[in-house]
Amino acid sequence: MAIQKVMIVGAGQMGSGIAQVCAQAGFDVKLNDMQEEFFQRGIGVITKNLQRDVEKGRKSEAEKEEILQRISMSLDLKDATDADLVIEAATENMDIKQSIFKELDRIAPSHAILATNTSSLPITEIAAVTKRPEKVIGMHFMNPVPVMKLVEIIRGLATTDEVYETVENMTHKLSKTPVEVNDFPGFISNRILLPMINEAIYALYEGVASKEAIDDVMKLGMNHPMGPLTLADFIGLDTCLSIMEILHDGLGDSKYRPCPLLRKYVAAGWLGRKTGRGFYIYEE
Ligand SMILES: CC(=O)CC(=O)SCCNC(=O)CCNC(=O)[C@H](O)C(C)(C)COP(=O)(O)OP(=O)(O)OC[C@H]1O[C@@H](n2cnc3c(N)ncnc32)[C@H](O)[C@@H]1OP(=O)(O)O
Ligand SMILES: NC(=O)C1=CN([C@@H]2O[C@H](COP(=O)(O)OP(=O)(O)OC[C@H]3O[C@@H](n4cnc5c(N)ncnc54)[C@H](OP(=O)(O)O)[C@@H]3O)[C@@H](O)[C@H]2O)C=CC1
Repeated sequence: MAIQKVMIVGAGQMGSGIAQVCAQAGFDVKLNDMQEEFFQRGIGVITKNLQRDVEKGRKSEAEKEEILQRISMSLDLKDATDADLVIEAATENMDIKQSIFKELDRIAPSHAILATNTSSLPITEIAAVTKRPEKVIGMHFMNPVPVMKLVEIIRGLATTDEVYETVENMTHKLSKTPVEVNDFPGFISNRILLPMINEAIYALYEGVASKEAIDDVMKLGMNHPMGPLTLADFIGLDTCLSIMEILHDGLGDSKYRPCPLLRKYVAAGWLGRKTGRGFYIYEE
């Protein structure tokens, strides 16, 4: 199936990055969020990224404008009536995602593929609220989307080979590398990454070392580009907590219990970079 029109639901850090790479690859993109200010925030980040490319001589001013022209605003899921592919990147919460998928299933044309960028929620459970579970799939991009090469592609129980292959081809067109993974909580990426981050938070909680020392050990000792606490702030502490809860509930092993300090930070609204404060303080 040829994909031309793509709709992205959620204009946060992931949705805006996905919209950018789709528009760069020549697709028509509708970027949906609930209010205009969220769309404007997303398009602002995309514009800043493209401007950096222009300044570094990687794109011309005309190319930047062409890419921006391909992205239009949507404030209503009804705009999915002509989509070939919808990629949902709204908040990591099953109720929110299921209600979006129910609505999209009613609105999107019958040939449309409904993909989710969920970090950890079961694809099969999201697919189950639609009448087209064979066309529902996980398309898990990494943050920051314009930079990171991987897209984890997750089949739900009913996903067909044809849908898998269409999404795999699309991923290549976005200049990304697809890796196929089965539908288990956290898939591969977050089943391995998040327990490491959670353990780093426990080390801080237990006073084993300062946050800077924990990050330095992993950066200088293991060559990680960011220390785990910096990375947690970058991902978003709300998202980190949701993923740990899904691993804990879904796999039923106490080794996945979220650190109480992570819960406390999220309860305080210290969600990391996106709110200006997490383990570290950020000034824009
Ligand atoms: C939670 C989930 O479900 C899954 C996930 O996504 S987990 C998170 C996965 N991501 C990671 O682990 C990221 C780890 N961090 C890194 O790889 C690096 O720190 C980084 C790529 C983010 C930044 O790299 P850096 O070398 O420290 O900084 P910097 O030199 O400023 O940036 C490198 C390049 O990335 C670009 N870049 C950095 N941040 C960017 C952003 N937020 N958006 C777009 N581009 C960005 C820069 O423009 C720069 O590009 P050029 O070299 O082509 O000019
Ligand atoms: N952060 C990361 O590193 C990664 C995250 N992901 C996944 O991507 C998804 C998005 O995460 P991220 O971009 O970080 O989160 P953000 O909080 O940055 O963005 C989520 C966006 O979705 C919007 N939203 C919420 N509900 C709806 C709705 N019903 N319809 C349309 N938009 C809605 C939010 O609006 P509002 O602000 O009003 O709530 C917000 O703008 C999550 O599933 C997450 O697990 C995947 C890979 C990496």
